[in-house]
Amino acid sequence: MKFHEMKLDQVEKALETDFSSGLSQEEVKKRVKQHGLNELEEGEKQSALLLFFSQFKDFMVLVLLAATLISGLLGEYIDAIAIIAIVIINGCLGFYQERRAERSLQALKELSAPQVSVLRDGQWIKIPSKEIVIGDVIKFASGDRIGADVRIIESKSLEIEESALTGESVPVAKHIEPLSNPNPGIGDMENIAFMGTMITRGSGLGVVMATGMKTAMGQIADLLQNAESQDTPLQRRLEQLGKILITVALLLTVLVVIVGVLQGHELYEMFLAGVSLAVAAIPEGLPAIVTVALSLGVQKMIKKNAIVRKLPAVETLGCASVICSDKTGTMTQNKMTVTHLWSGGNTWTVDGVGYQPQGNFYRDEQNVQPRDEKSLQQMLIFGMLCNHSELAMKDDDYILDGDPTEGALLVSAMKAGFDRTKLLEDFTIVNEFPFDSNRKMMSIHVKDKQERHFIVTKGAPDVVLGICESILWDERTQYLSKETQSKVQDAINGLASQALRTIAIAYKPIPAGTIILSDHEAEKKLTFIGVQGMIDPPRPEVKAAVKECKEAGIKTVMITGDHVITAKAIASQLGILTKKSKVLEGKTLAEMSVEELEDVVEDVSVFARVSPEHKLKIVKALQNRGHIVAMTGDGVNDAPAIKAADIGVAMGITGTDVAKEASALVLLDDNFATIKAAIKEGRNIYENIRKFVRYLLASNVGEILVMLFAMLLALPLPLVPIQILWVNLVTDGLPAMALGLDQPEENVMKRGPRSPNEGVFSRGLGWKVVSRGFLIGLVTLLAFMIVYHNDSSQLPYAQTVAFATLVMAQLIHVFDCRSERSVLSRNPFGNQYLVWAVISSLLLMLVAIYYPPLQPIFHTLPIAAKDWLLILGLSSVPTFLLAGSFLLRKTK
Ligand SMILES: Nc1ncnc2c1ncn2[C@@H]1O[C@H](COP(=O)(O)OP(=O)(O)OP(=O)(O)O)[C@@H](O)[C@H]1O
Ligand SMILES: [Ca+2]
Repeated sequence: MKFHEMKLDQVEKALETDFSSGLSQEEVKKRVKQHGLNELEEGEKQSALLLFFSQFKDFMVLVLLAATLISGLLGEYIDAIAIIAIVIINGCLGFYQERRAERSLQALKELSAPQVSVLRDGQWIKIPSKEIVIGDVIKFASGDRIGADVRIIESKSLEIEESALTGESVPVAKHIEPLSNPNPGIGDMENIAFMGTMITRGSGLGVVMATGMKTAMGQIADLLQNAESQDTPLQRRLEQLGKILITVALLLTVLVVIVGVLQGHELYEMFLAGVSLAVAAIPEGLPAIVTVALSLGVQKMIKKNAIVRKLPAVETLGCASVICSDKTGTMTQNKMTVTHLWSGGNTWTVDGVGYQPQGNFYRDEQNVQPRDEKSLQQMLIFGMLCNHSELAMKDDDYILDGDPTEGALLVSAMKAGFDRTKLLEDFTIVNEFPFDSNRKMMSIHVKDKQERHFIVTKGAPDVVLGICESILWDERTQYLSKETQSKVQDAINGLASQALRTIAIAYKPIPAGTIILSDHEAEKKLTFIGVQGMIDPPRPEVKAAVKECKEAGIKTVMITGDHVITAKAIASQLGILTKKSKVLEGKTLAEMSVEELEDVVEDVSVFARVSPEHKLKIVKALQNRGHIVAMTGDGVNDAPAIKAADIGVAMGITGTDVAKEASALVLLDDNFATIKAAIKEGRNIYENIRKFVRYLLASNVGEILVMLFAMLLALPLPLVPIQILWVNLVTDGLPAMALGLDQPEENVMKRGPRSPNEGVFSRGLGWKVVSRGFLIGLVTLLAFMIVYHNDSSQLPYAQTVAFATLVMAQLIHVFDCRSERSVLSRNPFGNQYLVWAVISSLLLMLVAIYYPPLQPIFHTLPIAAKDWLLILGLSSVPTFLLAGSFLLRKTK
């Protein structure tokens, strides 16, 4: 017999598990050994060896190796060996960096891998989905993606969308009864939930019957999606730029070689110089360094609780001009405490701290016994029954497991001395219609000991009021007149204007034996009992974050399912709602077209009582106005908006798998301030990439120009090929990487977002590259000429001086690259990575000059002290000349 044909007790036996306590840890260990981890085999990963060799497959490196071979054949063994050594050192550096980048991206994937609630040793715990074993009892709810193939053992309005397996996108209702058909198709297995399928509604429990490659998903290996390309726009732009630069560099190199030969240099000498120069001039490694910088940035973001799921988002973050954020839990703490209760014209207050279930009730500031107040008592009991949250003790502190809104209702009832376990002796829950953000309510069907049946509904008061036809007033059920309705409405608004979140309780008796199948049928013609109002304090850091965003040209928009007045009150406290901005209600939003919304959207900073579906409209309207939109969400219905946003943001704690899958960024702490931190980091990463692009390109321009000028002036080669290679492949690299790790300038969050269409060379970068590069070339040539002019018999000495000047000029210039403004505007030693990188590069240069065994290889001679003055003087010119001009401009 197969699992879908078995009754539940048979399934339990067959899988050797226990539905009430799950598997034990020892048993789990055994089963992992037996069946392996719950993983689908992925395609081949690139091996380390392959990655290592790929460092050498660059076209220019191959040319270089060919050139080496030629020089080797011509008997220039030392050159040949040295060049190969340099190429290998360069390859190792590249290998190390890329491998690190790859590892961190891999780790990232694991961090955002789905977690599953599983019952082990009688406790519900969260584990990564790959640790599930056969026989595990797992819990799932709307928005989860199922982690293995399971036989369903409990279903509350459970519906699952199985398009990943069947292609059918209409959700299938699932139940626990055995099927009679021994061989149903996948789409007909109504008591099985398959790996990779998604819960669209309800919740349930299941027992794992297959894992990993044994699951239905594992058997259709084709379905495993290939990872989409993760190149960022900047990476693509740099790749294009690289192609242009290659052409330009090659042309210039050919020019240098031709002029050199015409001026009487030997062809062989010019050939090797030309190849070295080409290697030097072409920023082939740039895209790789960019990847490394992006992955380092991603790691920094993780430390700030933001996980980037799509690499291009790192860049887009820097362009964000609007953040649309949920209120509850993102801007507020999601630690709710009931403080006010209202029923039939009476208002009670409760005191107490957090989730501690102790507190007193007051009416008109008089202490009262809640058990003497009938309607209050009713509201508390029903609030406790319509509730899934659990309160537990941990280290003398109460912690809540479940929805905080329900937690508040649980605690308010406990303060009145009610106990759920005891209540459940008197009441039996027959059926449940779970909460969803569209209906904004949930209901249960209960019966008491006398076999009286009720529907109890709790939800947003304005919505619940709309489906009530009577109300409990003065302990009697009365017709809900227009007049009474407006009294209730006033009471609700009164609570909401104190920034309280409100939940209404209503009920209706139903005849015993009625079976109510749909929420629609249950949630009508109810009797309104009352409202509980709870505080949900804003997160302390949000106000400052909103302000910082404003200064950075980023608008914050609150989108909430909560009541308009509550939303308004909190938005004003946080500085989101100002005198100029407006509030738009979900009802109005629903009737507007995207075009109509576009006309007003710039002025709206709070959307209240909205359904998740409306979020998409908001994203579209903002995008049509030219905004780059970050949009948060957590539920299944949020996924389309998250996907459509330029930066989709999902909640790490409360977010569903579906929302996370759609997102580009996951907030580990569900905190609005984390979005701000990520944007800041995103801006910084982009600026840092600009910094080293600027540094490397200016260096290259300098190198080409010094050779070109020398050839045009009929001078000997100012740099020996091996020196050019040493500069480019070794001493340049470390400072460039360190720039990638630079701290943000103080003004990153004081200026507007950058345009996403901005080119690599915008904002003066092109000019900076050319001007600094030109000057670096010029001073290197000058140093060479001055020394060569003094004693033209000592060509290698003049070349050594030129080599030192070039390196020094670059190592000074690297500090200039830290700022958009001037080298003088920042503390040059602020970036300690850079300080160490510059020191190492300096040592690498000194070793090449002063270490006797290396001197013949690098064609160097020890430089005399007096010439260092010349070198230092000249090499600081490119940076300080222009810094000086900047100062002049500023003082004018
Ligand atoms: N567990 C629940 N049971 C019954 N009603 C609920 C529950 N949770 C929320 N509500 C009601 O439904 C309304 C909408 O909830 P929803 O989850 O869509 O948004 P929210 O939590 O208020 O705010 P946000 O959209 O900022 O997260 C709430 O304002 C509340 O009145
Ligand atoms: Ca170079």
